[in-house]
Amino acid sequence: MTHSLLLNLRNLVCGYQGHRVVQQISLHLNAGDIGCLLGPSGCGKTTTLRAIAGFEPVQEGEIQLAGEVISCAGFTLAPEKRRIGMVFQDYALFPHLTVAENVAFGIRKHPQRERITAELLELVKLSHLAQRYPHELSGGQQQRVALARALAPEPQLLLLDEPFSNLDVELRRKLSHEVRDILKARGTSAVLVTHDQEEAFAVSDHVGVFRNGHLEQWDTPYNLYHEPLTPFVASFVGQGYFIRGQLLTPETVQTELGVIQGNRAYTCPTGSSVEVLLRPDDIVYTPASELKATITGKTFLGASTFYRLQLPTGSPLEAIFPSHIDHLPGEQVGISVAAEHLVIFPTGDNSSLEPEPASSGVRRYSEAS
Ligand SMILES: Nc1ncnc2c1ncn2[C@@H]1O[C@H](COP(=O)(O)OP(=O)(O)OP(=O)(O)O)[C@@H](O)[C@H]1O
Repeated sequence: MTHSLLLNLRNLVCGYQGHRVVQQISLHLNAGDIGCLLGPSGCGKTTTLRAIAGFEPVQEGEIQLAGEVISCAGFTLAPEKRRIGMVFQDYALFPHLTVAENVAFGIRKHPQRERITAELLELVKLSHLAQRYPHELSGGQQQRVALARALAPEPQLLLLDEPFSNLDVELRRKLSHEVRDILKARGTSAVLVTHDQEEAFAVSDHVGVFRNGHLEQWDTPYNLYHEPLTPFVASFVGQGYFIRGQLLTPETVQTELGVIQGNRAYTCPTGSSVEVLLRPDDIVYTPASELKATITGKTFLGASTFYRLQLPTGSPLEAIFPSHIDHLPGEQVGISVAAEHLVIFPTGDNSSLEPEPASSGVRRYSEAS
Protein backbone atom coordinates (compact mmCIF):
# COMPACT_ATOMS: atom_id res chain seq x y z
CA MET A 1 0.00 0.00 0.00
CA THR A 2 1.30 3.46 -0.87
CA HIS A 3 1.46 6.24 1.67
CA SER A 4 1.64 9.12 -0.75
CA LEU A 5 -0.26 12.30 -0.09
CA LEU A 6 -3.68 12.13 -1.75
CA LEU A 7 -5.85 14.94 -0.41
CA ASN A 8 -4.43 18.25 0.76
CA LEU A 9 -6.59 21.10 2.08
CA ARG A 10 -4.54 24.25 2.51
CA ASN A 11 -6.00 27.19 4.45
CA LEU A 12 -9.43 26.45 3.04
CA VAL A 13 -12.12 29.10 3.43
CA CYS A 14 -15.59 28.54 2.01
CA GLY A 15 -19.21 29.38 2.82
CA TYR A 16 -22.39 30.80 1.42
CA GLN A 17 -23.27 34.22 0.01
CA GLY A 18 -19.87 35.60 1.00
CA HIS A 19 -20.34 34.35 4.58
CA ARG A 20 -17.28 32.41 5.80
CA VAL A 21 -18.49 29.11 7.25
CA VAL A 22 -15.27 27.08 7.04
CA GLN A 23 -12.29 29.11 8.15
CA GLN A 24 -8.65 28.43 7.31
CA ILE A 25 -8.82 24.67 7.44
CA SER A 26 -5.69 22.67 6.67
CA LEU A 27 -5.54 18.88 6.65
CA HIS A 28 -4.08 16.10 4.56
CA LEU A 29 -4.91 12.48 3.89
CA ASN A 30 -2.56 9.81 2.57
CA ALA A 31 -3.62 7.36 -0.11
CA GLY A 32 -5.42 4.38 1.42
CA ASP A 33 -6.32 6.24 4.63
CA ILE A 34 -9.76 7.03 5.99
CA GLY A 35 -10.34 10.47 7.48
CA CYS A 36 -13.31 11.76 9.38
CA LEU A 37 -14.75 15.22 9.97
CA LEU A 38 -16.30 15.23 13.44
CA GLY A 39 -18.05 17.99 15.32
CA PRO A 40 -21.34 19.37 16.59
CA SER A 41 -24.18 20.30 14.26
CA GLY A 42 -23.57 23.36 12.09
CA CYS A 43 -19.78 23.51 12.53
CA GLY A 44 -19.02 23.19 8.81
CA LYS A 45 -18.35 19.48 8.24
CA THR A 46 -20.74 19.04 5.32
CA THR A 47 -19.65 22.33 3.76
CA THR A 48 -16.05 21.09 3.80
CA LEU A 49 -17.08 17.75 2.28
CA ARG A 50 -19.09 19.51 -0.44
CA ALA A 51 -16.10 21.73 -1.24
CA ILE A 52 -13.93 18.59 -1.63
CA ALA A 53 -16.60 17.11 -3.93
CA GLY A 54 -16.66 20.29 -6.02
CA PHE A 55 -20.23 21.30 -5.13
CA GLU A 56 -19.13 24.44 -3.25
CA PRO A 57 -16.61 26.99 -4.51
CA VAL A 58 -13.60 27.93 -2.42
CA GLN A 59 -13.20 31.54 -1.25
CA GLU A 60 -9.57 31.27 -0.13
CA GLY A 61 -6.93 28.55 0.06
CA GLU A 62 -6.96 25.46 -2.14
CA ILE A 63 -7.81 21.78 -2.39
CA GLN A 64 -5.33 19.44 -4.03
CA LEU A 65 -6.07 15.87 -5.07
CA ALA A 66 -3.10 13.68 -6.04
CA GLY A 67 -0.95 16.79 -6.49
CA GLU A 68 -3.44 18.63 -8.73
CA VAL A 69 -5.28 21.78 -7.61
CA ILE A 70 -8.99 20.96 -8.01
CA SER A 71 -10.37 24.02 -6.16
CA CYS A 72 -9.05 27.47 -5.36
CA ALA A 73 -10.49 31.00 -5.42
CA GLY A 74 -12.00 31.49 -8.88
CA PHE A 75 -11.54 27.87 -10.00
CA THR A 76 -13.63 24.77 -9.28
CA LEU A 77 -12.95 21.62 -11.26
CA ALA A 78 -16.37 20.12 -12.10
CA PRO A 79 -17.44 17.34 -9.66
CA GLU A 80 -17.66 14.70 -12.43
CA LYS A 81 -14.03 15.36 -13.41
CA ARG A 82 -12.63 14.75 -9.92
CA ARG A 83 -12.80 10.95 -9.71
CA ILE A 84 -14.47 11.39 -6.34
CA GLY A 85 -17.37 9.13 -5.31
CA MET A 86 -20.09 10.05 -2.84
CA VAL A 87 -22.31 8.14 -0.45
CA PHE A 88 -25.17 10.11 1.05
CA GLN A 89 -27.15 9.82 4.26
CA ASP A 90 -30.37 8.96 2.38
CA TYR A 91 -28.68 6.35 0.09
CA ALA A 92 -30.01 8.11 -3.05
CA LEU A 93 -30.49 4.84 -4.97
CA PHE A 94 -32.39 4.78 -8.26
CA PRO A 95 -35.78 3.27 -7.28
CA HIS A 96 -36.59 1.89 -10.75
CA LEU A 97 -33.27 0.02 -11.07
CA THR A 98 -32.40 -3.31 -9.48
CA VAL A 99 -29.57 -3.65 -6.98
CA ALA A 100 -27.22 -4.88 -9.73
CA GLU A 101 -28.29 -2.10 -12.10
CA ASN A 102 -27.73 0.50 -9.39
CA VAL A 103 -24.21 -0.80 -8.75
CA ALA A 104 -23.43 -0.88 -12.49
CA PHE A 105 -24.86 2.60 -13.12
CA GLY A 106 -21.56 4.48 -13.07
CA ILE A 107 -19.78 1.89 -15.25
CA ARG A 108 -22.52 1.32 -17.85
CA LYS A 109 -20.05 1.55 -20.73
CA HIS A 110 -17.30 -0.49 -19.09
CA PRO A 111 -16.69 -3.79 -20.94
CA GLN A 112 -16.13 -5.58 -17.61
CA ARG A 113 -19.20 -4.12 -15.89
CA GLU A 114 -20.83 -7.49 -15.11
CA ARG A 115 -17.71 -8.90 -13.51
CA ILE A 116 -17.07 -5.70 -11.52
CA THR A 117 -20.71 -5.54 -10.37
CA ALA A 118 -20.63 -9.19 -9.26
CA GLU A 119 -17.37 -8.64 -7.35
CA LEU A 120 -18.69 -5.57 -5.59
CA LEU A 121 -21.97 -7.26 -4.67
CA GLU A 122 -19.96 -10.07 -3.16
CA LEU A 123 -17.78 -7.57 -1.29
CA VAL A 124 -20.84 -5.96 0.30
CA LYS A 125 -22.47 -9.38 0.81
CA LEU A 126 -25.50 -8.70 -1.37
CA SER A 127 -25.00 -11.13 -4.29
CA HIS A 128 -28.20 -12.95 -3.33
CA LEU A 129 -30.25 -9.74 -3.62
CA ALA A 130 -28.89 -8.57 -7.00
CA GLN A 131 -32.31 -8.62 -8.71
CA ARG A 132 -34.25 -6.90 -5.93
CA TYR A 133 -35.33 -3.25 -6.07
CA PRO A 134 -34.25 -0.71 -3.42
CA HIS A 135 -37.67 -0.61 -1.72
CA GLU A 136 -37.35 -4.37 -1.10
CA LEU A 137 -34.19 -3.85 1.00
CA SER A 138 -33.53 -2.82 4.61
CA GLY A 139 -31.81 0.50 5.34
CA GLY A 140 -28.48 -1.22 6.02
CA GLN A 141 -28.72 -3.21 2.78
CA GLN A 142 -29.56 -0.04 0.82
CA GLN A 143 -26.52 1.70 2.23
CA ARG A 144 -24.31 -1.24 1.22
CA VAL A 145 -25.70 -0.95 -2.34
CA ALA A 146 -24.90 2.77 -2.29
CA LEU A 147 -21.36 1.98 -1.18
CA ALA A 148 -20.89 -0.63 -3.93
CA ARG A 149 -22.29 1.81 -6.51
CA ALA A 150 -19.88 4.53 -5.38
CA LEU A 151 -16.91 2.11 -5.48
CA ALA A 152 -17.65 0.76 -8.97
CA PRO A 153 -15.94 3.54 -10.99
CA GLU A 154 -12.85 3.13 -8.73
CA PRO A 155 -12.82 6.66 -7.35
CA GLN A 156 -9.54 8.12 -6.10
CA LEU A 157 -11.42 9.28 -3.04
CA LEU A 158 -14.78 8.36 -1.55
CA LEU A 159 -16.78 10.90 0.44
CA LEU A 160 -19.42 9.66 2.89
CA ASP A 161 -21.85 12.17 4.38
CA GLU A 162 -23.36 10.83 7.62
CA PRO A 163 -23.78 7.45 5.90
CA PHE A 164 -25.16 5.58 8.90
CA SER A 165 -27.33 8.20 10.57
CA ASN A 166 -30.62 6.73 9.30
CA LEU A 167 -29.82 3.36 10.88
CA ASP A 168 -30.43 2.14 14.40
CA VAL A 169 -27.52 2.07 16.84
CA GLU A 170 -26.75 -1.63 16.56
CA LEU A 171 -26.73 -1.60 12.76
CA ARG A 172 -24.67 1.62 12.68
CA ARG A 173 -21.98 -0.02 14.74
CA LYS A 174 -21.94 -3.18 12.62
CA LEU A 175 -22.01 -1.37 9.28
CA SER A 176 -19.35 1.16 10.26
CA HIS A 177 -16.92 -1.71 10.98
CA GLU A 178 -17.91 -3.42 7.74
CA VAL A 179 -17.38 -0.26 5.72
CA ARG A 180 -13.90 0.18 7.16
CA ASP A 181 -13.04 -3.43 6.24
CA ILE A 182 -14.40 -2.97 2.70
CA LEU A 183 -12.51 0.29 2.12
CA LYS A 184 -9.30 -1.15 3.54
CA ALA A 185 -9.67 -4.35 1.46
CA ARG A 186 -9.80 -2.23 -1.70
CA GLY A 187 -7.27 0.36 -0.53
CA THR A 188 -9.86 3.08 -1.13
CA SER A 189 -9.20 6.46 0.50
CA ALA A 190 -12.23 8.08 2.08
CA VAL A 191 -13.46 11.06 4.07
CA LEU A 192 -16.48 10.56 6.29
CA VAL A 193 -18.66 13.16 8.00
CA THR A 194 -20.27 12.32 11.31
CA HIS A 195 -21.19 13.83 14.64
CA ASP A 196 -20.87 10.44 16.31
CA GLN A 197 -17.50 9.99 17.99
CA GLU A 198 -17.80 6.23 18.32
CA GLU A 199 -18.41 5.95 14.59
CA ALA A 200 -15.49 8.28 13.82
CA PHE A 201 -13.14 6.17 15.94
CA ALA A 202 -14.42 2.87 14.52
CA VAL A 203 -13.93 3.82 10.90
CA SER A 204 -11.08 6.32 10.68
CA ASP A 205 -7.30 6.55 10.71
CA HIS A 206 -7.43 10.33 11.22
CA VAL A 207 -10.18 12.43 12.72
CA GLY A 208 -10.64 16.19 12.53
CA VAL A 209 -12.56 17.86 15.34
CA PHE A 210 -14.42 20.93 14.08
CA ARG A 211 -15.72 23.81 16.13
CA ASN A 212 -17.50 26.84 14.65
CA GLY A 213 -15.88 26.41 11.25
CA HIS A 214 -12.37 25.89 12.66
CA LEU A 215 -10.47 22.62 12.76
CA GLU A 216 -9.21 22.29 16.34
CA GLN A 217 -7.21 19.09 15.82
CA TRP A 218 -6.53 16.64 12.99
CA ASP A 219 -5.05 13.53 14.51
CA THR A 220 -5.35 9.82 15.19
CA PRO A 221 -8.24 8.69 17.42
CA TYR A 222 -5.65 7.66 20.04
CA ASN A 223 -4.07 11.11 20.15
CA LEU A 224 -7.42 12.90 20.20
CA TYR A 225 -8.41 10.88 23.25
CA HIS A 226 -5.09 10.90 25.09
CA GLU A 227 -3.44 14.08 23.81
CA PRO A 228 -6.22 16.59 23.08
CA LEU A 229 -4.73 19.94 22.09
CA THR A 230 -7.62 22.07 23.37
CA PRO A 231 -10.22 21.84 26.13
CA PHE A 232 -12.91 21.63 23.47
CA VAL A 233 -11.36 18.54 21.89
CA ALA A 234 -10.95 17.02 25.35
CA SER A 235 -14.62 17.70 26.04
CA PHE A 236 -16.01 16.59 22.70
CA VAL A 237 -14.07 13.34 22.56
CA GLY A 238 -14.63 10.81 25.33
CA GLN A 239 -15.99 11.13 28.82
CA GLY A 240 -14.74 12.30 32.19
CA TYR A 241 -14.41 15.39 34.33
CA PHE A 242 -12.01 18.26 34.77
CA ILE A 243 -10.80 18.86 38.30
CA ARG A 244 -8.90 21.92 39.44
CA GLY A 245 -5.27 21.71 40.41
CA GLN A 246 -2.03 23.56 40.86
CA LEU A 247 1.20 22.75 39.08
CA LEU A 248 3.72 21.76 41.78
CA THR A 249 6.63 20.92 39.53
CA PRO A 250 6.78 20.74 35.72
CA GLU A 251 5.56 17.10 35.94
CA THR A 252 3.27 17.05 39.00
CA VAL A 253 -0.08 18.57 39.88
CA GLN A 254 -1.60 19.02 43.33
CA THR A 255 -5.30 18.17 43.27
CA GLU A 256 -7.97 17.12 45.74
CA LEU A 257 -7.09 13.54 44.76
CA GLY A 258 -3.53 14.15 45.92
CA VAL A 259 -0.43 14.76 43.85
CA ILE A 260 -0.80 13.39 40.33
CA GLN A 261 2.28 12.62 38.28
CA GLY A 262 2.27 13.21 34.53
CA ASN A 263 4.58 11.57 32.02
CA ARG A 264 6.00 14.79 30.60
CA ALA A 265 7.00 18.31 31.58
CA TYR A 266 4.17 20.83 31.23
CA THR A 267 4.97 24.26 29.92
CA CYS A 268 2.82 26.44 32.18
CA PRO A 269 4.68 28.09 35.08
CA THR A 270 5.08 26.16 38.35
CA GLY A 271 2.43 27.29 40.82
CA SER A 272 -0.13 28.17 38.17
CA SER A 273 -3.73 27.02 38.30
CA VAL A 274 -4.59 24.24 35.91
CA GLU A 275 -7.49 22.00 35.06
CA VAL A 276 -6.76 18.31 34.95
CA LEU A 277 -8.68 15.94 32.69
CA LEU A 278 -9.65 12.69 34.39
CA ARG A 279 -11.25 10.10 32.15
CA PRO A 280 -13.13 7.07 33.52
CA ASP A 281 -10.22 4.79 32.62
CA ASP A 282 -7.81 6.98 34.64
CA ILE A 283 -9.56 6.05 37.90
CA VAL A 284 -8.47 2.71 39.32
CA TYR A 285 -10.29 0.62 41.92
CA THR A 286 -7.92 0.50 44.91
CA PRO A 287 -9.62 -0.91 48.05
CA ALA A 288 -6.65 -0.09 50.32
CA SER A 289 -6.43 3.53 49.18
CA GLU A 290 -7.04 6.29 51.71
CA LEU A 291 -8.74 8.23 48.94
CA LYS A 292 -12.42 7.30 49.08
CA ALA A 293 -15.28 8.17 46.78
CA THR A 294 -19.00 7.56 47.19
CA ILE A 295 -20.85 5.76 44.43
CA THR A 296 -23.73 7.89 43.17
CA GLY A 297 -24.74 5.72 40.22
CA LYS A 298 -23.68 2.78 38.11
CA THR A 299 -24.32 1.29 34.67
CA PHE A 300 -23.54 -2.35 34.04
CA LEU A 301 -21.80 -2.68 30.67
CA GLY A 302 -21.09 -6.41 30.64
CA ALA A 303 -17.30 -6.79 30.84
CA SER A 304 -17.07 -3.59 32.87
CA THR A 305 -19.25 -1.35 35.01
CA PHE A 306 -19.40 2.43 34.63
CA TYR A 307 -19.54 4.13 38.05
CA ARG A 308 -20.48 7.71 38.84
CA LEU A 309 -18.54 8.79 41.91
CA GLN A 310 -18.41 11.73 44.30
CA LEU A 311 -15.31 12.85 46.17
CA PRO A 312 -15.52 14.09 49.81
CA THR A 313 -15.48 17.70 48.52
CA GLY A 314 -18.52 16.97 46.37
CA SER A 315 -16.57 16.86 43.09
CA PRO A 316 -17.90 14.24 40.69
CA LEU A 317 -15.80 11.68 38.85
CA GLU A 318 -16.50 8.77 36.55
CA ALA A 319 -14.76 5.41 36.60
CA ILE A 320 -14.80 2.15 34.71
CA PHE A 321 -14.09 -0.93 36.84
CA PRO A 322 -14.07 -4.60 35.79
CA SER A 323 -17.62 -5.80 36.27
CA HIS A 324 -16.78 -8.39 38.95
CA ILE A 325 -16.15 -5.37 41.19
CA ASP A 326 -19.75 -4.95 42.23
CA HIS A 327 -20.76 -2.16 44.60
CA LEU A 328 -24.05 -0.48 45.29
CA PRO A 329 -24.84 3.22 45.03
CA GLY A 330 -24.21 4.84 48.42
CA GLU A 331 -21.19 2.65 49.20
CA GLN A 332 -17.69 4.04 49.48
CA VAL A 333 -14.81 2.69 47.39
CA GLY A 334 -11.07 3.27 47.52
CA ILE A 335 -9.67 4.79 44.32
CA SER A 336 -6.37 5.96 42.88
CA VAL A 337 -5.38 7.83 39.75
CA ALA A 338 -3.38 6.16 37.00
CA ALA A 339 -3.36 8.81 34.32
CA GLU A 340 -0.38 7.90 32.23
CA HIS A 341 -1.17 10.60 29.69
CA LEU A 342 -2.09 13.31 32.13
CA VAL A 343 -3.83 16.08 30.23
CA ILE A 344 -3.81 19.53 31.78
CA PHE A 345 -4.80 22.97 30.54
CA PRO A 346 -4.03 26.30 32.19
CA THR A 347 -7.12 27.87 33.75
CA GLY A 348 -7.97 31.43 32.82
CA ASP A 349 -8.51 30.46 29.20
CA ASN A 350 -12.06 31.76 28.86
CA SER A 351 -12.85 29.55 25.90
CA SER A 352 -12.20 26.52 28.06
CA LEU A 353 -14.90 27.53 30.51
CA GLU A 354 -17.76 27.63 28.08
CA PRO A 355 -20.43 25.06 28.87
CA GLU A 356 -20.01 22.11 26.56
CA PRO A 357 -23.07 20.84 24.73
CA ALA A 358 -22.22 17.14 24.52
CA SER A 359 -24.11 15.42 27.32
CA SER A 360 -21.95 12.33 27.02
CA GLY A 361 -18.72 14.32 26.91
CA VAL A 362 -16.41 15.70 29.55
CA ARG A 363 -18.05 17.77 32.27
CA ARG A 364 -16.24 20.68 33.83
CA TYR A 365 -15.97 20.56 37.60
CA SER A 366 -18.53 19.75 40.20
CA GLU A 367 -21.52 21.98 40.80
CA ALA A 368 -20.45 21.71 44.42
CA SER A 369 -16.87 22.94 43.96
N1 LIG B 1 -26.91 26.27 1.39
C1 LIG B 1 -26.63 27.03 2.46
N2 LIG B 1 -26.82 28.36 2.46
C2 LIG B 1 -26.52 29.13 3.53
N3 LIG B 1 -26.00 28.65 4.69
C3 LIG B 1 -25.78 27.33 4.77
C4 LIG B 1 -26.09 26.44 3.67
N4 LIG B 1 -25.77 25.17 4.05
C5 LIG B 1 -25.29 25.26 5.31
N5 LIG B 1 -25.29 26.54 5.74
C6 LIG B 1 -24.84 27.03 7.06
O1 LIG B 1 -23.46 26.76 7.19
C7 LIG B 1 -23.15 26.34 8.51
C8 LIG B 1 -22.43 25.00 8.44
O2 LIG B 1 -23.30 24.03 7.90
P1 LIG B 1 -22.83 22.53 7.62
O3 LIG B 1 -23.97 21.84 6.94
O4 LIG B 1 -21.52 22.54 6.93
O5 LIG B 1 -22.64 22.00 9.11
P2 LIG B 1 -22.43 20.50 9.64
O6 LIG B 1 -21.28 20.56 10.57
O7 LIG B 1 -22.33 19.56 8.51
O8 LIG B 1 -23.78 20.27 10.45
P3 LIG B 1 -24.71 18.95 10.61
O9 LIG B 1 -23.95 17.99 11.48
O10 LIG B 1 -25.93 19.49 11.29
O11 LIG B 1 -24.97 18.43 9.22
C9 LIG B 1 -24.45 26.29 9.26
O12 LIG B 1 -24.54 27.47 10.02
C10 LIG B 1 -25.50 26.26 8.18
O13 LIG B 1 -26.67 26.90 8.62
